[in-house]
Amino acid sequence: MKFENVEKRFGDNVVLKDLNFEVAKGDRVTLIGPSGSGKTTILRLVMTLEELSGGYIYVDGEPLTHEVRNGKRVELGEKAQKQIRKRIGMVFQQFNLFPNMSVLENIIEAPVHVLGQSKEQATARAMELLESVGLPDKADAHPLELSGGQQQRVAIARALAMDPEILLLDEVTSALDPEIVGEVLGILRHIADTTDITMLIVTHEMQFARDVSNRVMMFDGGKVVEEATPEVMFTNPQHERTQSFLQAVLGNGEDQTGTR
Ligand SMILES: Nc1ncnc2c1ncn2[C@@H]1O[C@H](COP(=O)(O)OP(=O)(O)OP(=O)(O)O)[C@@H](O)[C@H]1O
Repeated sequence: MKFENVEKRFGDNVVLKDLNFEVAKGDRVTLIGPSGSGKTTILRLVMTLEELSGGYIYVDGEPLTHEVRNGKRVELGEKAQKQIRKRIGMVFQQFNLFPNMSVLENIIEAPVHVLGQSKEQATARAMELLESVGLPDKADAHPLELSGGQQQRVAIARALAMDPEILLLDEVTSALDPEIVGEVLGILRHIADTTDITMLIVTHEMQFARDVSNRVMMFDGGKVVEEATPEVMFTNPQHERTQSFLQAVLGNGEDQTGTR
């Protein structure tokens, strides 16, 4: 995945400007930075939930939404966009399950309607995934009958049911009670350990970032101000903005990085 001269504005508010970076297959990249620095916007752009104001995002060398031919902007056809989009999965802070569908229906919806799997095939895979997230007996439950942690585990299973090449994780534990954060992060760690899915992660859980990612990018003012391995970023950040951000996040006396 490649970001080339990416710009995103909301009205006069320039959130991302001239953003350039590449994410190799299998990379696990954590985005950190102060509130409002555009981390969620980056994930939403990749998911095509937001439109680019300028520049390009490429997935496997293919433009996500449009290309420029002979100096003119040409939108990708709907079919081509769908082809790319179905390779990307996202898990949101607020779960975003369909409340009127059962857990099983939530998981098989896209495999059946987007990938064209048979209901039997999709159901068999969904049951495997429910097993792997520790919820084999909840297939017929409705999301609102489940705890937040259980709903988030269903959301993870739903994303995996599409066999995504890229998984976007947006503050997936922020809406959860502290005692169940660990179980959800444990499942994501397992996915990171056992698959080669490329991950873009926005999280305040620095220990999780340290365990799972191989790269950490610090955003500020719409740009990447520093990039490093988690070991370096959390122990020896170079940029003054990174230092003050990490001090604010980690300066509560608790060691979230496992470095002290
Ligand atoms: N739909 C929208 N309409 C207008 N402004 C928006 C919209 N979405 C995001 N913004 C603005 O874009 C900026 C970046 O927001 P974004 O949510 O990407 O930041 P963030 O780094 O993820 O912050 P946080 O850590 O608080 O989630 C903010 O100034 C926000 O107000």
